Amino acid sequence: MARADLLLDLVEAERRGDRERFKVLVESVIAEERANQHHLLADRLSQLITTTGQGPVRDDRAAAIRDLVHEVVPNRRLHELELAPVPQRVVTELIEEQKRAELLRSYGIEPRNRLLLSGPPGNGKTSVAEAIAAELMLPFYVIRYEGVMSSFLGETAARLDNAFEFARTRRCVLFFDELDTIAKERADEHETGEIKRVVSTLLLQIDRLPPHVILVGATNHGELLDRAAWRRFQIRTELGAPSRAQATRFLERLAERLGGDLGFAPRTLADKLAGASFAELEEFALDVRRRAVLELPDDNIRRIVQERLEHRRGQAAG
Ligand SMILES: Nc1ncnc2c1ncn2[C@@H]1O[C@H](COP(=O)(O)OP(=O)(O)OP(=O)(O)O)[C@@H](O)[C@H]1O
Repeated sequence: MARADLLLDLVEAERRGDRERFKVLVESVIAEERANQHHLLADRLSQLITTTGQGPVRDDRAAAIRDLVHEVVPNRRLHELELAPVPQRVVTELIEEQKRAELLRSYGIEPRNRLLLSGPPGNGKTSVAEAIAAELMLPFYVIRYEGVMSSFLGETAARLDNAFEFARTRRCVLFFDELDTIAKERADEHETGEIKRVVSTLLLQIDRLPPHVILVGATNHGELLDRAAWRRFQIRTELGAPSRAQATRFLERLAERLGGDLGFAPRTLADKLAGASFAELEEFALDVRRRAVLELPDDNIRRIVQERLEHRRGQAAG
């Protein structure tokens, strides 16, 4: 938002006594100042809106946040990933909307900021979230469930609140892997009151999330996800196992990157490894190259691949 508009909105919110709107606007100022490396000012403003006149912010707050949110340096780029046309398009659109948020805002429209990725393990959910952070040059924060989940009644919801409060004043990508662990369907009769409270907190926080925080949720079990949580995501897309063509391209790129052949033409190997995830294909190729480098000259590589394929078949059968 342009500075003049922001100031006007701030004064207007204050005049109307709209505390919620006022806080959202100050949070966007904080995020902007942080992005401009004005950390002292950002921290001071953050303290002013998070303390409610009941005393200073506790010194151990930063340490507590570290238990809830883990910062990962985002290295993966979007062009390095092999994505089907639909996920490729929606993720590219989200990035563009965020990059050109000012233009959208000048038309009174906010960029989208809530993306749900579903699909079987090892097909790029974490990688896509990380690539979004890298493309937008934003910090990448991963929720740590071991820190958020507490056995004390009511504590999990409070910790979740804290994690969101932390993220709200930063331009960042906030990543919830295995979202279904905390956003389980509330209608499930086996679920306790506690999980219902946690899901309600999550929904409330998602609703209050400013557009400069990009929320990415990932789940292997979309069907287990609370429907209201599922609906909160403006973009929902599936990252499935690779098709034959995708697996072939991925193996071609891997062979090039690993600087050696993989025993078979990528297309043949893709057929032999049909059904494998991207992560499994990558692990297979790395394993073959590792043995090839350490053990044998390249002309015996096919034997290594055959052994590995038999081992894989044995594991699948067992
Ligand atoms: N679509 C893809 N394109 C390129 N590489 C991929 C892709 N998907 C997965 N990989 C490779 O597999 C590894 C594991 O993938 P990633 O952690 O992103 O999967 P995930 O879907 O988040 O899995 P999980 O559900 O187990 O968390 C990545 O580090 C990456 O090297």
